Amino acid sequence: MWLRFVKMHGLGNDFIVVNALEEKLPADLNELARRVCHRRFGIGADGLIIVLPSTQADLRMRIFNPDGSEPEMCGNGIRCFARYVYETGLVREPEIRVETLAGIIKPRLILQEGGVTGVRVDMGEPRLEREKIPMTGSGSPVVDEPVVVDGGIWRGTCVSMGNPHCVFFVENVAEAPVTTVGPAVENHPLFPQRTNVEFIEVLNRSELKMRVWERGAGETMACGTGACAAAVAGVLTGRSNRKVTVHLVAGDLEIEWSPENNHVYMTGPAVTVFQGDYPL
Ligand SMILES: N[C@@H](CCC[C@H](N)C(=O)O)C(=O)O
Repeated sequence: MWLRFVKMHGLGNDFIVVNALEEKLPADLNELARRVCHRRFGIGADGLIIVLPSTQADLRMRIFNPDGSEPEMCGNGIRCFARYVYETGLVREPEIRVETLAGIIKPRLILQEGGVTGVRVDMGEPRLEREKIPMTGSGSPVVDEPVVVDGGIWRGTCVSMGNPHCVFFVENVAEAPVTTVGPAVENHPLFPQRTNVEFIEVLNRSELKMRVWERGAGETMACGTGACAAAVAGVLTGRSNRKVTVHLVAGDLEIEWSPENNHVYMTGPAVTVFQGDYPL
C-alpha cells in the first residue's frame, strides 16, 4: 500500500502533508511520523501534517513531531495546510477556520492574480498564565525568570501559543548555544510537557533575529509559533514593539500582537516542493 503525500515548507521548516479525506492512514500516527520524518530512512521533515474533517470548523489539522509526539499547534505548518487545502479545492474561500488542539485558528490566503503569495494567520491570544504554558512553580506572567542549566543561569520569558515556548534574549544569536542549552531547557523540570526554546537577538525595536530549538524536532530553520512567542516576549520585557519582523535563516515572518483584541497575527510564505507516494 502507498501513501500519497505533498512536501511543503515555511521558511525551511518542512512538512509532509497527507490528506486523510482521501488516504487511508495506519492506526499508529505517532509511529508513522517517526518513520516518514526521518531524514535518512524516510521522506525527511520537521513534521507530519494530517488533513482531517471537522465538526467545528472547515477542516481539522493534526501535526506530529519527528519524535512522534503530537503538539497542539504549528505556525509554519498551518500556513502550509491553508495553501494545500485551498489549492486542492478542499475549501473555496481564502479565509479558513481550522480546528487544532490549540483551538480554532484562522489562516487567510494572500492572493495575487489568483495565486497564493503568502498566508496571514490569526493565531489567537497568547496564554501567559504559568499553569497554561504549562510550567511548574508560581507567579504569572513568567518574565525573565531564572532557568538553571548546567549551573548557569538563563533568563526565560515563557508564552504559550497553544504550544509552550521559553524565550531567551541573547547578544549574538549566531553564537547562541542552541544545540546544548536548547535540549536541556526542552527537558527541564520547569516544563512538565517539555518546551520549545527560542534564542532572540534584538536588532532594534521592530526587528528580531531568531534561532530555535523545537520540542520533538531539534534545531529547525524556522518556527511560526516561536516567532509569535518571541514577539510577545519582546513586548513583555519592554525590548520591542507590538509589530516586528522576525528574521530567520531563510527569510522573515511579520508578527503583530494587536492591542485591540489581544490576538497575535503572523504573515509569511508557504511553499510546495514536491509530491510523492510512500510505501506503508
Ligand atoms: N514548527 C512549528 C512548531 C511545531 C511544534 C513544536 N515542535 C512543538 O512541539 O510544540 C511552528 O512553526 O510553529
